[in-house]
Amino acid sequence: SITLQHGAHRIGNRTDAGMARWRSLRLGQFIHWGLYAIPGGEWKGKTYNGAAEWIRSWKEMPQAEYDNLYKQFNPVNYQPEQWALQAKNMGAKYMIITTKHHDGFCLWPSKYSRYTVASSPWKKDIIGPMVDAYNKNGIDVYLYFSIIDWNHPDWRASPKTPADSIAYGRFKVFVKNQLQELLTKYPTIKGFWFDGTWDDSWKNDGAFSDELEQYLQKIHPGLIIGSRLRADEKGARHFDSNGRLMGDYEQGWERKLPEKIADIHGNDWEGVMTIPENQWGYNARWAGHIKSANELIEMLVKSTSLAGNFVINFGPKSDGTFRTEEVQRMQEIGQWMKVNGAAIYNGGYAGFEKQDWGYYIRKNGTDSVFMVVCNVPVSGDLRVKLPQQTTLTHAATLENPAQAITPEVTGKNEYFLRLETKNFHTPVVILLQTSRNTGNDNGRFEKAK
Ligand SMILES: Cc1ccc([C@@H]2N[C@@H](C)[C@@H](O)[C@H]2O)cc1
Repeated sequence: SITLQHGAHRIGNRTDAGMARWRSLRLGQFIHWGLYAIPGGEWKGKTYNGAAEWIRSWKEMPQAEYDNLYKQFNPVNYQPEQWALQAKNMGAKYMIITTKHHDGFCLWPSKYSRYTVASSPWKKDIIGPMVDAYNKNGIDVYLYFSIIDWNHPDWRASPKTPADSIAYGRFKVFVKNQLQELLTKYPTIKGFWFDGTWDDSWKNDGAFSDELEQYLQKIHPGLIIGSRLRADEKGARHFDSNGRLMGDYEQGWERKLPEKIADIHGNDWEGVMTIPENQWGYNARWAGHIKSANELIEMLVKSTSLAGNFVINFGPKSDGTFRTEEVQRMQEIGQWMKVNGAAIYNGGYAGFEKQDWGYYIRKNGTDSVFMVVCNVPVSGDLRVKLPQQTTLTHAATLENPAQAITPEVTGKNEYFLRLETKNFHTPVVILLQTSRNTGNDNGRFEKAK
């Protein structure tokens, strides 16, 4: 390995209580809300085919017209308590809110910018009441912050001239000031979710991103910050030039998930997912494949089974309400989580051989392993192959009342479980009690016929 000043400063996952809490939460809610919700993917009768929150970059959108949308920002139906309650009912344990997206519009009254809610008809702080409402409902809050700021005169994607470098130097001070301001105004937040860090200006200044992260940790020890913030002095991002993760968890899983445990290289990680194929901000027209609650539940289960967190994104409308499809997803997911949340919260990698019927999730630190069945085989036989020296001592469904299951034992640490019902509408969860180093199941279950 090479010597790095601004590479990873820690090898391996964080072991403190704050990170253990993050790891136990598993299900998060992402909210993308800002001026882009006003056009909602359309402008003057034309449809923008990109992601709605990127409409400012569309050639059909005059940038000055977009930048003046703040004069229309007035979410009269914004009710943060209602937002927090519906997130709680969905079973989300943390929430990530866009304080400032790439367009530079601030949802809090920053004293370092005039391009904020304070200049809008709404006038009031959006972020504060939201943090309070979510915290009151037992939900941790993380602040999304875009380094890219298309509105700020000193932002540079790649400084070319000495004048550019001076301007960008001012911009870095502005970024540091805004982040310090956010930590001071909202001291209960648990971390930042950085984005917009792919441009040369940022990539080629690993020292600044390293110093910035340390500055933030000094103000608020224990902040949780993913791998998207930093670059090392060679311009490497997420993983430094020695392949070490920079940040507290791998933050590259955006609209995609790891397939197998080897893909996560033992790192904490988080996947963030849109319900449509690729829309983060509100888009009036949801085209393409819209994920069902069952698809989203399976992604959550898959993420948990691979020891990662899963965050589902919602894009509220400009008036502060949520579209019907998003309310429906939160309700359906919440109904499943009410019955099966025990398999998700504090869940992690089980270490069992994956089977086609679905996923194993181990309750962290225990011999309790959940089977989440997503695909019932036509045979109806759910195969369970346990590692050597591990035996199955009990099996029952998680529903209420629990349906005990007597597995068929083949004797080679292999069992077949059958469920009474075969018509499922959502994934079914079976709780397995296992024991290790016992060698045999002491005749608990009848031998295979
Ligand atoms: C190429 C690209 C740039 C930025 C993004 C932003 N990251 C997501 C979390 C959203 O904020 C999206 O606008 C997505 C794709």
